[in-house]
Amino acid sequence: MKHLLFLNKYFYKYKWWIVPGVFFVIISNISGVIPAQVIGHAFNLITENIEIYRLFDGFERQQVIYDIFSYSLFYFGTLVLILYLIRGLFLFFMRQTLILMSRHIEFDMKNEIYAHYQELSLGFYRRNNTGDLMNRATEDVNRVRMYVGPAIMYAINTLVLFLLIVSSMYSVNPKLATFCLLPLPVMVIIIYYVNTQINNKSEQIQEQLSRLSSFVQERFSGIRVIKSYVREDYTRKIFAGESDDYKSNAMSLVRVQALFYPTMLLLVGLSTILTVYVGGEQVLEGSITAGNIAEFIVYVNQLTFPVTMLGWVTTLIQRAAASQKRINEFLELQPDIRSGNISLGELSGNINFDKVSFTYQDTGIEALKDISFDIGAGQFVAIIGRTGSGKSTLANLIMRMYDADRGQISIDGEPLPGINLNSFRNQVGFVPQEVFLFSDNIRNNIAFGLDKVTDAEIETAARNAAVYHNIMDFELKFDTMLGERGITLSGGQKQRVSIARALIKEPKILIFDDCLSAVDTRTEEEILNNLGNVMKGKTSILIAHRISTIRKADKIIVLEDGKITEQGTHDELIELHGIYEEMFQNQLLEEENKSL
Ligand SMILES: Nc1ncnc2c1ncn2[C@@H]1O[C@H](COP(=O)(O)OP(=O)(O)OP(=O)(O)O)[C@@H](O)[C@H]1O
Repeated sequence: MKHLLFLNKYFYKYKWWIVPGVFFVIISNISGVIPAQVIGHAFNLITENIEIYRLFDGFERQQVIYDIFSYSLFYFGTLVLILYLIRGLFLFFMRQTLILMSRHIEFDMKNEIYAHYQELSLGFYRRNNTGDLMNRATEDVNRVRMYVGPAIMYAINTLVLFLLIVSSMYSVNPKLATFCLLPLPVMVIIIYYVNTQINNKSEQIQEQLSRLSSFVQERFSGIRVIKSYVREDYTRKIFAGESDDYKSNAMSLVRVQALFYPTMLLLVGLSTILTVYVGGEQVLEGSITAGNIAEFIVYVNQLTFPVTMLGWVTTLIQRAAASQKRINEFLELQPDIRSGNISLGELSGNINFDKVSFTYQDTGIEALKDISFDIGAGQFVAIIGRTGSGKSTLANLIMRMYDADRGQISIDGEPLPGINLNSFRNQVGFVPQEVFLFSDNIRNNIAFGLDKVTDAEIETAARNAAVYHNIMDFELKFDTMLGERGITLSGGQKQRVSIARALIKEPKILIFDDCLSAVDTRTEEEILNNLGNVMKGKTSILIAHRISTIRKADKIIVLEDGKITEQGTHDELIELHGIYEEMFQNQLLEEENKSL
């Protein structure tokens, strides 16, 4: 329950919603309790006046008594109506304050969680799956909202109503009040028990539902594979099996719910019978009037709903506490990567690795071992190596997606951890190996890294990335939508749009992480030529597999199993007769074989 203390800051922020809210609850309940007393009076009026009316049977005054009698009943009726209208009005205000407050808190929480998620580093996203992140920001927040809104509202409502009704009951007749309230504790226990059952079953159903939706989502994303392997029947059977489990659980929930309400009505009926029986005895003794019995019956009925709510409220609070615990787990996490304070201004583009080592925490794989190299401002440097040799890791360390475990990376002579992260990343153009394009149009995808961009700039970036003509072939040109709602680009086109996104920033350092792999050699040549112009005097780092891509580099770094084995120009490395030369010979052979 202590996890819910986190919400106190919000309650404090919205105190001016809570105070009037509680006031409205009190007023609405007072106007809900008084009608019971009015009904009691009206009942007494009927029983007493009927006697008098009969006494005047055959006299002219009987009509006058009838008129007074009907006028009084009309008066009581109008009073009850007005009181219920006031109750309705204040119930409206109550919801307008307390439930609205819960929506404000929900909004604030979602923003706080989203902003915090964005601050957390890449490692966090590797450790936790997206579904879990989304659940905590949506489903869990929703459960907490049910606590800050409905649960609190109904709890206050029940408490106020209970106090008002119980004090009214005891002020009329303590014995009758005690008998009337006798079934209540039983009712609370049953409600709590049944609610826990309902809650557990609902949780199971919810879990099954999310399993079912993930199943459907995954199968539809992979529909191509399913169709090509003719596995439609097989997947349909799995789906039917999962759906069947869901159906049986849902049905068992309906059974519990179906039993719940009749039981409640039985207990309310029991309370009413007790009221009439014990009340009747009291009337005979002369300690209460018949009107009081009517008043008590209204009270008992008024208490039923709030008491039923009590069980529900308890479940809501338990659920909210569990959800808030999950939310807090992430909110309490501190980002591994924190920005430094040094602002370098415009970068020159010198990069230095000094005995850098890096191990992935989750797998324990040492991806880089004691790496040292220098990249001078304005140099074109290539990194090559077998798959898994640590090339992407190296690029990620330059981008400061992770921090080195040992050694030091410096940019323009300043250790990277001390540098202001935003100003640094703003000057680096990074094209990751796994291209990611947003479900938006091509224009916005290219312009993503900048706040203001002109059409001319977008066009130039697209031309430099050699994707301009492809885009112009689409009917909607740069307005063509990508992603689920739009067209599907080919692998090579995606890579080039992603390159255009980096180039438009006019970066001082450009990093291409194997992002020309799906591009044919002629287009690759075109992009490299364009890069030569765009990146003149600026630092470019190109991670590649094909030696033809990097031959002209000022420096080539060869990585092998996380270590630098060779570095130098193409010619120097060929002279070494090492791994690089071996790779070069192999690739030449492949080319020759292809041309045969
Ligand atoms: N996020 C990660 N968590 C754990 N281990 C990782 C992670 N990313 C990479 N590795 C491991 O680190 C090593 C280096 O991977 P890296 O991606 O840097 O290689 P690479 O040279 O870029 O490979 P490729 O050419 O196939 O892209 C590999 O053994 C890989 O399994």
